[in-house]
This record gives sequence, C-alpha cells and structure tokens, in this order.
Amino acid sequence: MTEQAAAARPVAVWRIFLGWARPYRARLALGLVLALLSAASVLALPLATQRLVGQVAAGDPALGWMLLIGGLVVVNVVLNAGSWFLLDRTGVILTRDVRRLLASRFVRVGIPEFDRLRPGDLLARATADAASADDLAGYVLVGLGVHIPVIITVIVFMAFLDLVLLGLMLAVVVVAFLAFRLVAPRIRSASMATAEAVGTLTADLERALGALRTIRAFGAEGAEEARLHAAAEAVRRARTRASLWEVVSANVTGLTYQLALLTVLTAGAARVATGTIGVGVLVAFLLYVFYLIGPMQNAIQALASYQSASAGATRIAEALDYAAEPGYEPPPPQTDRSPLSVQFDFVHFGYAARPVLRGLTFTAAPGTVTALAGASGAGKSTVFGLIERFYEHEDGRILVGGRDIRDWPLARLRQAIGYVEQDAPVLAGTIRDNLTFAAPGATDAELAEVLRMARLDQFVAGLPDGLDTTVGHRGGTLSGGERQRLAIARALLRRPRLLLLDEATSHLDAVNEAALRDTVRAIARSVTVIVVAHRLSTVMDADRIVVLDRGVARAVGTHDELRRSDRLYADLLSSQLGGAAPVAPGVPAS
Ligand SMILES: Nc1ncnc2c1ncn2[C@@H]1O[C@H](COP(=O)(O)OP(=O)(O)OP(=O)(O)O)[C@@H](O)[C@H]1O
Repeated sequence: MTEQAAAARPVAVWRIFLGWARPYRARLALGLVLALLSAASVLALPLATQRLVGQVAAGDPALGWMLLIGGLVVVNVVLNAGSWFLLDRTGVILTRDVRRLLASRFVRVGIPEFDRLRPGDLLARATADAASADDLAGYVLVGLGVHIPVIITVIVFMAFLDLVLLGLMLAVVVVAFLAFRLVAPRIRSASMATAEAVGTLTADLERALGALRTIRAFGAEGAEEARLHAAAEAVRRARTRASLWEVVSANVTGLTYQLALLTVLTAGAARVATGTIGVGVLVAFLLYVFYLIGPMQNAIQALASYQSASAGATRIAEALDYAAEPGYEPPPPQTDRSPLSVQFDFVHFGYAARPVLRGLTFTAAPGTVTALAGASGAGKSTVFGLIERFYEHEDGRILVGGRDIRDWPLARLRQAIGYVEQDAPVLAGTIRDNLTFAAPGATDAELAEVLRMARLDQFVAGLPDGLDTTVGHRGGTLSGGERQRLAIARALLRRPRLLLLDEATSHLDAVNEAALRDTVRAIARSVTVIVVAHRLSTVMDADRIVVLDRGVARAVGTHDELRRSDRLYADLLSSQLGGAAPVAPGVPAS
C-alpha cells in the first residue's frame, strides 16, 4: 500500500486495531476506566483546593480538606499505576499476537506471492512495525480515550467557574488544534516513509549477510557497504522528517500552554481587580489550566503517535493480506505407502505470462525412476514446483496416483512427497533438527536408517556431538555434498510415496554418487522417484528419461535409446562426458 493510501484510511487503521484488540477488550476497558477514575481524582483537586483556600482565608479549621486532598493524591497515584500497568501489559500481549499472526501468514504465504517479496522487509514488519500495536494500545488509546474526556470535563468545570476566561482560553486552544490538523498528515506520511525505509534497510542487510562469502570472494564489500549506507541514510532522512513534524506538533502544544496561561492570568487578574470574580475562582481556574495542559499535551502527543502507529498498522495489515495457500489442515498419518504414479497431460505453465511449459506430456510409472533432462532453463525444476503445487498450472492435467492434482487436499499431497530442492536448503540448528522438523516423532533408529541410506551415517558418527551438532546458518558448516545428503535423508524420513530429487547428486563425488544411485534404485522399489539431473551420468540407469526442450517433452526413452535416437540428448551427453555419442542418421536435430 502506498503512503497516500495509508494516509487516506485512518478509520481502517482503527478497524484493524480493534480487530486485534477484540479478545482483550475487557482488559482495555478496565485500564481505561482506571485511567478515567485517576483523572477524575485529579480533577476534584482544584475544587477541594478552592475550598481549602476559602477556609484558610476565613481562619476556619481546614484539616478535613487537607486530608481529603492528600487522599485524592494517593488514590490518583494508585489508579494511575494500575491502569498504566494493565494497558502496557495488554499492549505487549497485542504485539505478541500481531507477531504470531504475521508469522502464521509468512509460513503459509503462496510461493508466487513470496517470489515478489523481500524477506528482509517481512522481518521489519514482524519486528519494528508490529510494535505499533503496543503504541496503539498504550499512548493512543489512553491519549484519546482518557485525555479527551478529561479535557471535556475540565472545560465543563471551568465553565462553572467563569465563562469569559473559558472563552478566551478556548480561542487559543482551537487555533492550536487547527495548526495540528495541518501537521498530522505530514507526520503520518513521514512515518510511513520511515517504516518503508527500515524495511528496505532490513532487506538489504538480509541480502548482504545471506551472501557474505560471495561478497568477500568478489571483493564487493565496498559496493554492498555503499548500498547499506545509502539505505541507512534513507531511514535517517525519513525519520528526520517525521521527527521535525513531531517537534512542530509538540511545540505548538507548548506554545498553546504558554499563551493560554498568560491569557487567563492577565484577563483573570483584570476580572479580580474589577471584583467580577474572587481570588479563589481565579486560583481554581488557573489550577484547571494546569490540569488541562497535561491531558492536552498528551492528547496531541497521542494523535501524533497515532500517525506513526497507523503507518506500522497499515504495513501489518498489508502483510496479513498476502495471498496464502488454501486452508492447510494437518493431515492424519499416512497409512497408504504404495508408490504413486505421476502423469502430465499437455501441461501449460508460465511465470508472469512468460511461458515455460507448453504442453508437457510424460508419465512416471509407480515404483520406477524417471529422469528429467534438458538444457538449463528448460523447465525441469518447474515440473517439481507444479507437482508440489507451489504454482498452479494453467492448462492441461496433472495426475498424481491417478487423481487430478487439484482434487488432492494440499497437505495430503505434500505428505506423500519427499522433495529435495536444487539448493538442498538446510536450516540453522542441529542435524537432528534438520531431519526431524518434517517428521517430529521420528525415533533415533529411524534417523540412523535414513542417514545410512543417504550415506551420511559415517560422517555424523565422526562428529563430536553426532546428531546434535549445529550446522550454522543455512548449513554453512557442511560441505555441499553433506548438505544434499542431509536433505535426501530428511526427504526419506517422511517415508514418501513419491520422491522428487532436484539435481540431488550434483555435489557428490564419484564414490558417493554411485552409492546414492544404488540407494535410489533400492528405494525406487517402494517409492516413485523423479530426478532432475544435469549430469546425465547420474541418470543413465533411470527407467525412463524425459528430454525437455522449449517446454515440451521432445523425447522419452532409456539412456541407450535416447543416446541413439535423440540429437539433443546425444549433444548433452557428449558435452558432459566428452566425445560424440553415436546418433542414428535422420533423428531430429536439437
Ligand atoms: N520463480 C520464478 N519466477 C519467474 N521465472 C522463473 C521462476 N523460476 C524459474 N523461472 C524461469 O523459468 C524457466 C525454467 O526454470 P527452471 O528452474 O524450471 O529450469 P531448469 O530446467 O530446472 O533449469 P536448471 O537446470 O538450470 O536448474 C527459466 O527461464 C527461469 O528463469
């Protein structure tokens, strides 16, 4: 959402906040009532003081009034502390809830939506922006919910004391309020710009820290540093603009205070001199001016805080609107373990209208190994993205286990699939965490079994902390091959019915590659395996190889068949293994 859109929708911001606050409305209401009672106890003070002054002036005993005033002060402090604590605590709880809502949305956001987002900006929304819930519950709610009623009450009391003094004072206050109305939108748009700039800074930090080794290797520290410095400068600029307008607003309030006091003092003294009002009335009126100024400053401050909190709330609301995947009920445990077939029938798909698959057709029979081959960018990984339903195909049909992929409950579909991504992502944490995050109930015996299958058992046995060894950010302390084998072990732990390996062997040495090929062969008896491999050496013994070219399957067959009959396959083979492969005359050219 743009700054302007945010600025245009203050009512929407309140609606958002009240939605978050709904479960805590009793607490918030109690906090407000305590704050109101505390304010009321203060308001009684000038009247009591007026009486006390009267008693003392008349030489009458004043102990009762003194005790009453002391009591009111104590009551005020206790009520004030109670409401402060309650509202603060509720603000902290609300912030937690908002962070939870965001976290839930972020882990379920649709992959096409996620492709266009910047993870760092999401971090800023869940940290800095989420704190706006606290501000709205604290400053803003008290500022508006308590101070405005107090201001109205004080004005009513003042009206009883002297209407002329009140009229003069209100004239000053109205001018101040009109001035604030000019400043408020500027605070709001500067706050929105600050929040956006913090989002960009966090995104840039995430980008740099996520690729620190590459940055060092390419000597790009200077360029990245400049980018981060510029992002920090953009935050400074936006924040300075916001704080400038906040200062203007605070000083308008301060000036109003001085002017109001001077006006009341001067006009009040004149009215006392002419005998229109008594000294007691002037003293009481002046005390009310003092009591009015605090709430007025707070109310104006609250309006200013509201402007910045609404920027945060708007960004949170925007994030909560990111398209999520459809309802994701955790599925019951999988009982059917039979291998699943996969069938693509004239499947069309493109990213943002850029066609990638243009009528792809192939079949992977249950319990077989099917390899996808083809040049870089041919759409091999995209096939996996469609089987996992990260993206929806546009035309044609995809059947998994004979059932249209769109008829599968999403969670059940994914439960049946083991997926090893191209970059074999490993999460920060221990080896055990990485294995069990998708299979929390797995026993040590099951872990040992999948580690053995992925040829990682000896490596883990040699680590000082074994399964409990930490692997660093994105598994940075592991080798590429170890990361891939860990990802394979993790996929196997789910006991999938369909295993998708995206270039899963590209980082392995010859010995481990051969060993893993045997493992894949062995598990393919009970699991359907589809493997994407650039290195054709890893898929030579696949049951079927599908050669992808410009979005279609140009040829399907075994290694021996394709080697002889398909020019593109033969070209790929010769470029990888060296030496031209024999191709029968008359086969289609690549
Ligand atoms: N998330 C995405 N958004 C937009 N375009 C994408 C996205 N992912 C891939 N592409 C594009 O789609 C095409 C196919 O990509 P894909 O990753 O499926 O190819 P591939 O055959 O697996 O390539 P490689 O063997 O190099 O991994 C490429 O041109 C790529 O640039």
